[in-house]
Amino acid sequence: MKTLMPYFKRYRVDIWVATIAVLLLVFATLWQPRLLQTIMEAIIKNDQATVLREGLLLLVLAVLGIIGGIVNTIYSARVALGVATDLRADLYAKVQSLAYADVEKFAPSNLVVRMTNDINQVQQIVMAGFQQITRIPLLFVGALILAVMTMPEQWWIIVVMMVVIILVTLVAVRRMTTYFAQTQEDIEQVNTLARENLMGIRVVKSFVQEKNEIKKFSNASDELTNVTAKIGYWFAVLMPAFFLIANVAMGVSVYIVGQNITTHPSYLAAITSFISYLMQILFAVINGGFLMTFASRAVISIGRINEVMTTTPSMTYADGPVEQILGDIQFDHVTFTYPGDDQPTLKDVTLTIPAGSMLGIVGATGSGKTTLAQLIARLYDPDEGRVLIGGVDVRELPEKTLRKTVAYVLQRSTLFSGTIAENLRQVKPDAEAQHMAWAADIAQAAEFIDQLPQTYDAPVEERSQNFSGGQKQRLSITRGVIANPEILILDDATSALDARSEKLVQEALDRELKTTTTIVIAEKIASIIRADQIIVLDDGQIVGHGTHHDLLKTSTVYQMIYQTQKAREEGLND
Ligand SMILES: Nc1ncnc2c1ncn2[C@@H]1O[C@H](COP(=O)(O)OP(=O)(O)OP(=O)(O)O)[C@@H](O)[C@H]1O
Repeated sequence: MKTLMPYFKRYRVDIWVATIAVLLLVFATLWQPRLLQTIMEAIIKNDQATVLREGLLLLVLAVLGIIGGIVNTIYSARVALGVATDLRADLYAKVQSLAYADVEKFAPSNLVVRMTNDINQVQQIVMAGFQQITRIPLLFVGALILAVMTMPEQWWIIVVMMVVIILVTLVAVRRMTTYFAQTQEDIEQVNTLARENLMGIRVVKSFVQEKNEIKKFSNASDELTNVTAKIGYWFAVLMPAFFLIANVAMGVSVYIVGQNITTHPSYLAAITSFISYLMQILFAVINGGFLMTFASRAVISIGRINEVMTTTPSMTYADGPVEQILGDIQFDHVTFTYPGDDQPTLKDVTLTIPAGSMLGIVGATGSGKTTLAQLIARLYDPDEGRVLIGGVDVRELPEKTLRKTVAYVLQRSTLFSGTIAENLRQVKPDAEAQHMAWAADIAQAAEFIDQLPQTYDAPVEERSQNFSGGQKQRLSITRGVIANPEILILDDATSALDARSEKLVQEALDRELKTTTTIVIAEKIASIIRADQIIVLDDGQIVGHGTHHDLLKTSTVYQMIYQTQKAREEGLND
């Protein structure tokens, strides 16, 4: 609740209107049986004038009640929608402020459920809350007092009915709370499976894995259905149970009145009013039960939202203006272990990369090449040692300075849905046509962008599926170079390019980004052969260092990689 309080403040006026409307509704609801009783007494006494007067009043009250109900629903919905929208925006902003490692720890699909399903739960409870939170206790207490006032000798029927109903409700709520928690977990599981399957649909299809995937998905989906069905069963049993209890209570009171009707004829009018109040008490309890189950579900959701909101980003940035810094990089005895791993992925790496030079990184899969690059972009911080850019520890650089200085192009490039121009403007907001053309020329992307009917305004669909692997990589390189960064990291970023295009990209980079420090991670030695220095990584350590020619003499690992690739190429040429 503490989490939601600040959000309610913004909707003070709407909350007041909703509350006043509910008071009107409660007043009208409680007064109607009283009026009905007066009318019935007047009918018995054949007092037409009273029947007419009180009948009109009853009509007015009914209309007021309806107006109160409608206004309350509209304003409760306004508060609920507003709170949910604001909370979603803040949660999204919070997720953006988290470090890469924090997002990985939560898992992206889990965060998606929190931003959608959990926020919906909050919206529902806020809506139900403003409709019911004042209505239930007022109706309950009001109807109870008026029922006792109407037939004081039958107070015990109400007490017995209440005790039984409350006991049944408590048992149901306890069971359902466990099922609600389970539902959230199952929704997450279904989401994760659906996301993985759809993102990897090509792999699924090419390995004819549809049946396995369907089985995995239906298992998770069945689990969710089972839990949801259990909640449904409880609701299905609860309603008839409540009505059975109320009907028994009414039956008993009618029986007692029937026994005494000859001595107390006024009981005939009173019993209708009494039964109405009994029903109002019952509805107050039923709604209270619903509100409690909703609330127990929402409490779990609020807890999950709060968990994200109160996460302190594991990485903070120094304050300060955006600065122009040099692109020289230093690794000073850097050791790094992934969160949760017990073995370091990088071990005591020391390396100097002068500004404007090119570094090539080779090594077996899993040797730590990407990890090393990620430390330059400060996606993670080292456990020991320092990474310096322009002589400054990256931990002391303002985020904007770092992002402006380092451009990181990945093998599996992520382009955002929108247009090509919008993707490029994410990196350089003031990018004009000539800047885009310049960058696209370097990345050898201009040739296909110019063929598109809308050129740079061509749409990029979700997951950029309207472009081929090679086109996606070229667009990513375009985005990487457009702001002319001091440091450019190409992490296997040309793997989908043919040899000719890759060579043209390399030549353009040398020609156009002369002062940029370029770090190229590549499987193929041909991609880094011209680098000023090359490092060979093995199990997180630098096991070879020098130019291509140095390494051919000094590094057995490098020689092996080179010979294998050469033999493969010769084999292909034969
Ligand atoms: N987010 C992560 N959490 C835990 N371990 C990770 C994570 N990312 C990578 N690793 C592990 O760290 C090691 C190095 O991974 P890294 O991606 O740096 O290797 P790489 O040399 O770039 O491999 P490749 O050539 O296959 O891309 C691997 O053993 C990998 O399993």
